[in-house]
Formats: sequence, structure tokens, C-alpha cells
Amino acid sequence: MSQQPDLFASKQPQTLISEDGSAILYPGWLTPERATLLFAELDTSLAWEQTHLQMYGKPVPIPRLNAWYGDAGSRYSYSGAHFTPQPWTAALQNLRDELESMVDTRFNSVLANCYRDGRDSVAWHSDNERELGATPTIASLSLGAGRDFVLRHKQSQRQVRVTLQNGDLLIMAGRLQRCWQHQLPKVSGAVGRRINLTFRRVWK
Ligand SMILES: O=C(O)CCC(=O)C(=O)O
Ligand SMILES: [Fe+2]
Repeated sequence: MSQQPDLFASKQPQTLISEDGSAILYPGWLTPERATLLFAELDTSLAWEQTHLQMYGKPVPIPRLNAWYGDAGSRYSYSGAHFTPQPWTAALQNLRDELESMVDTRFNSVLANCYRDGRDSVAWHSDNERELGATPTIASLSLGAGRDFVLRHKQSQRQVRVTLQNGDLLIMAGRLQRCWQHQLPKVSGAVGRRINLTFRRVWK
């Protein structure tokens, strides 16, 4: 018997984590057509930079490109590097408005990451900088190549792994950044370019 294609079920939100914070996945939040257009636009138009972090007094390039956009004054620091946001582009502002009508949060900034290939990655971390507040709601939109994203509970070490695909939205909220870490591991073999946008609220 052939399997019924999962046309509608796959569009239902999936609760990945509901204890010690929440992580909810909205598969295909953007249609593949819109996601692919948006990927191409952001890839060529955002002010991508190579950030260096100081490690034992030496500048070390992080394994991805990034760009920071937001309201004036939403200054953000991250592992000792300071970012002053670029003003919103029309595309990013439209997305922010759509996301704000979905979740009960005002986002005043967005961190864009570009993973050029499988060697680019994000190491284990929590988005727990003070200026995000104790229980930040973070909206993470994935565009381009699918990549695995892993969450790990700080105490129990329990892991939750999900492949984030073109157009998928992940909402992380509540105590998630206090109780869990996350990473985007490197992958061997050919993998395409990926852009991730994390919309955040930075408290001044
Ligand atoms: O690229 C991703 O999906 C995650 C990025 C991330 O964790 C971050 O920028 O804090
Ligand atoms: Fe993160």
C-alpha cells in the first residue's frame, strides 16, 4: 500500500520541548517559493560580516558570517563582541511584523547568520545574555539548505534533534535559554548555504 502524503499534517506546529521552557516548530511557515526568494534576497543584500572573538587574547574568526539589524539603541553583546544594529531593511521589517502578530512579543532586533557550507556551525550555547531578559521569546527562521539543530538539557543532558528546513520557524520561549543549550553541528560532505534569522527583544 502506498503511503498517504502528509500534505496537511506536516504544516501543524510540533512541540519539540515543553518542559523547562518551550520549543515549537512550525514546518514550512513560509512556502518554499517565498523562502527561496527571501534567501536569495538576504544572501545578496544583507551586510554580512566576519566576526572575530577574542580567545586568550587572539582574534579568532567565528565559523559563520553574521549581520545584526534592529531599532537604534538595541545594542547587543555576545561572547565579548559588541554589535550595533544596522537599520531594518524592508524585508526584515515585514517578517518582524508577521512574527509579532503571531507571538505576543515585540522584537526590536534580529541576528542573521549565514552558514556557507557544512564547515560553518554554532557551538553549544544558550541565548542567555542579560539584555535578553530571563525568559526571552526568540523566533528563529531558517532559509536555504536544511541543517540539523540540537538542543540539550543542561542537567539531564537529554537531547532533541531536528532538521531545520527552508521556511521552517522555531519559537523558543520561557525557561528554554536557562535550562537548555543548543548547537548547529558541522556536517561532512556537500551541504548548501543556509541563512538563519533570530528575532529577539533586547532590553536596554
Ligand atoms: O542557526 C541557527 O539555527 C541557530 C543560531 C543560533 O543559535 C544563534 O544565533 O544564537
Ligand atoms: Fe542561539
